Amino acid sequence: MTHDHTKPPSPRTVALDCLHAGIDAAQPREVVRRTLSRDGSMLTVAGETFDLDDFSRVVVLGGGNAAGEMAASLESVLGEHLTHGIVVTDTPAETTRIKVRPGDHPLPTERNRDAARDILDAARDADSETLVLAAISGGGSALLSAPADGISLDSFRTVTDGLLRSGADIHDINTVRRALSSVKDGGLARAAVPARVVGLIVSDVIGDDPSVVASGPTYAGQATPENARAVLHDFLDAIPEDIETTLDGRETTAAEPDEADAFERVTNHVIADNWTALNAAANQASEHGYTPLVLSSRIGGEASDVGRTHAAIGVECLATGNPLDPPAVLLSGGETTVTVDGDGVGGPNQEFALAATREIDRPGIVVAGIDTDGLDGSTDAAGALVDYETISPEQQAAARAALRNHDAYPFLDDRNALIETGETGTNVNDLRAVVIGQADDDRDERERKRTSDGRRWTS
Ligand SMILES: O=C(O)[C@H](O)CO
Repeated sequence: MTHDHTKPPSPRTVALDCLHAGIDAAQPREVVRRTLSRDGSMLTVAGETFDLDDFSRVVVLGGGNAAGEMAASLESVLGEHLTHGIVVTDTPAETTRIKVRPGDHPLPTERNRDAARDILDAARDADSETLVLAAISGGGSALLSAPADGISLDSFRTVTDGLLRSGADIHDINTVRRALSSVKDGGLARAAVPARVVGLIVSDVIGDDPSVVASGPTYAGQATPENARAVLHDFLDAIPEDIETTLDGRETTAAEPDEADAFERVTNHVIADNWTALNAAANQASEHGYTPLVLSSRIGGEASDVGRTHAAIGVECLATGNPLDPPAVLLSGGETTVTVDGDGVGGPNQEFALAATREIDRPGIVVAGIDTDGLDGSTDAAGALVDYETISPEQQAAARAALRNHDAYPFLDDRNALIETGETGTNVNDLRAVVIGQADDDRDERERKRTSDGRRWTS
């Protein structure tokens, strides 16, 4: 990125640079480089140290959007100590010893299921002298799909699709997925026992709960049929019979006492999360001469509400200098949802941006949001970037209709407002930037007065 340093870059440039900096910092190669190192046979993993000579085999298993790139990076760190591995991902990567199996996202497919079964078989093959490094990332719930005995892939897919469209958040969705799968809820680690298992987690969930990221393949015992049933009844009109029957027939899938002992040889490390992207974006903003403020990494809720709120805070900054004097960049992360009805095309970050246009009542503000995996909703766009120019006053009614019909993609595409990154090979949740350019000297006098008793207004 080269810029003319005589004047600060435009809000548009700053927004895009911040978002790209966030994605770059969360790239698995970067993350593995920062958190894993090897000196001879001594491997350090996020503070834990292993002598690889103590193990007869070192195996990499896992799944998720970032699992391919994680596998490639682990291969180069482990060198000749690596025995073999299998991961499943929708973002292929070049590897030599680890098989990277192609899979689909966000819905489970036959090839996902077949890869998950092979990964479970490889885990069962491990013994007490095996070190299993589990590469786990967002997207893993769909990619590592091994429905539990008695549940068909079709039913698992139907329920996943229904929940994804229902507005349920990822904690609720994965409460169901954990209870219906033999690889989730610690299933991968359980299969590898008595091996030493180290979960390396790139988190795309708010709060980084390891039982929620990819539904916790290496994190034991959070699933209960009661909780799963409650979510299904809350969000779906109909539940496939084989799923009802399987849940009814189960007491609980939580770890048995002897399993709890086995999990003593399992540790989990979150090696990247939403803050990885937020911090990099904030640094990028500072480098451009804009003051950064991270609002929160935990913002969820309906995407269009979040879009309007973010834009309103940006307008406040420009109008009154609160909570920050421009030039400034407000950043946030987390994961918004869309309660879909109809068959429009779009995604949460596109709805976030489109709804923001309703509040942007003046030039100088850019609002942008992306899913860091590069695929927002079920579209090929990462998200969208909007400003005052994106929608003319005459187009407001059409914009409202696009929002109402959850059809943001074509509307934003027609206005060149989509951000396209392609699949990024990582996933640390959503990243949003509200960029507020330098305030004009002729800022509205009435608004100055309105804030004249505020603590931040000094002119
Ligand atoms: O795969 C999943 O479950 C989601 O991406 C959250 O990690």
